[in-house]
Amino acid sequence: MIDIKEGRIESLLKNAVERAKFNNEPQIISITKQINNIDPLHVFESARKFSTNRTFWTSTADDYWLVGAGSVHRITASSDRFDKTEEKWQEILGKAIIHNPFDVPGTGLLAMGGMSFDPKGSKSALWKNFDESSFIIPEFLLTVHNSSSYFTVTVKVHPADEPEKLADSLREKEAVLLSSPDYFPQEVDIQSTEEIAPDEWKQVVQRATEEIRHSTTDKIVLARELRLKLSANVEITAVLNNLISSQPNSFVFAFEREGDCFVGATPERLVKLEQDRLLSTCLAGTAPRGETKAEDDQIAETLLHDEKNRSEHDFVVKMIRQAMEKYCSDVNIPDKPVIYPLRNLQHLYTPVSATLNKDFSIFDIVKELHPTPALGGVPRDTSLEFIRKYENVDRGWYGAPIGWLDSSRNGEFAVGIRSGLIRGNEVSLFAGCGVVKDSNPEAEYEETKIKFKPMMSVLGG
Ligand SMILES: C=C(O[C@H]1C=CC=C(C(=O)O)[C@@H]1O)C(=O)O
Ligand SMILES: [Mg+2]
Repeated sequence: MIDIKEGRIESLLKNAVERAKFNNEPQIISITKQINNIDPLHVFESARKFSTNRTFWTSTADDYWLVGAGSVHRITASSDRFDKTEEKWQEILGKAIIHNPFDVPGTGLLAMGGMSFDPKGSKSALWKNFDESSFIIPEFLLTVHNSSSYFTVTVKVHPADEPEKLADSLREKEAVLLSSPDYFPQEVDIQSTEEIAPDEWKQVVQRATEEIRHSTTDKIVLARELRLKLSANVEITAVLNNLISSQPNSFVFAFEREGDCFVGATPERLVKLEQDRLLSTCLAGTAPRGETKAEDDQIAETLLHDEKNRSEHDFVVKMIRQAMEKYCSDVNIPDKPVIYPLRNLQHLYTPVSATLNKDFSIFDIVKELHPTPALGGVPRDTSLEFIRKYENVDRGWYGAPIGWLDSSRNGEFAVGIRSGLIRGNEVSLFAGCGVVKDSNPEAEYEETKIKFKPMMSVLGG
């Protein structure tokens, strides 16, 4: 263990307590150190002993991992959620003591969380633990970047706290987290599967195509739900482990709220910010993978030139380009998409890079982009109206921005698709598809069926 100097934590905590006394209010302090490498999944599993609000985040194409456990502070908001969250985050940053000698994205004081797809959408009890917007500052944070591991402890100290006692209790929890769990969970079996109203859903797709032909709406993304019951409570760590090994080019994530967990492997980056360097992704238009290399190449070639899929994709590119031009300089977007291969399907993909202007934050971009036409439609307002009126799914956090941000203008948000909500032994999976004027309900139904596969297969289906 590469520890920080003996007594150093106590002295940092002591300073924080002094400041809490002086201001007569709680003081947030975060302390980061480098540690020996440890399996992030082990940390996530160990965190179960004291936290029902864990976060897991990795990009399977990069060596980048975040695990958050416990909650020092939760930033929630409903109306005006992007601006309010940004405002509250800035207020916290302005007052916090951050002891972080490392210039590594995702170390130090961090907020991780997400939001719902549409605060005005239909609500059921399903997502009751997931606020319209909810970001947690974790008590303990593991960051793995380029094969180095960092550990951040964040505490809210109060004027009456005793630094030595605090340090002891933090060390105890740290020991629990950083020791490997005695048992690594295994997947359980699916007992029953229930597709929610597939025939009605196809009728809604049909209705959407008619709406598109007869109005100024060009694209509407429609989602449906699949409910599973398992033989025992789902082991989140096992699900994550399977997603990591089976889903290349994806963000594997888990956002837990009071034990309920939103889990998935999404290929869709919304925005990545490293100081001013911004990346985004246009991902829409879908085909299955082939059985052989030749068949796969043939399907890819057809997808690249397929008019219906290209129109689904081009709506996304157009909208993201407009958004980037508003907030960024050096916007770079290729003219034509390429193929983005996943295990079960392939997408049309156009990468976006830009430089974010100094006056704007990652939340400005998230606010501008969400929902892109890959999840909402074109125009945004009329497509959302259609979804609210006809879709009949409580999307919750499905299809919405999920991610993290740190205190040094770094952060990343993905769109929460290829995902499901796990509540004990019950799972709700969600999948959607972009409906355009020449969509065929049966084909869209089949497309959503493939989109359920990544989650189905890791749940034992
Ligand atoms: C809405 C989903 O996918 C979107 C992202 C990529 C391709 C899509 C499509 O081709 O329809 C969708 O727009 C989903 O997976 O639930
Ligand atoms: Mg599609």
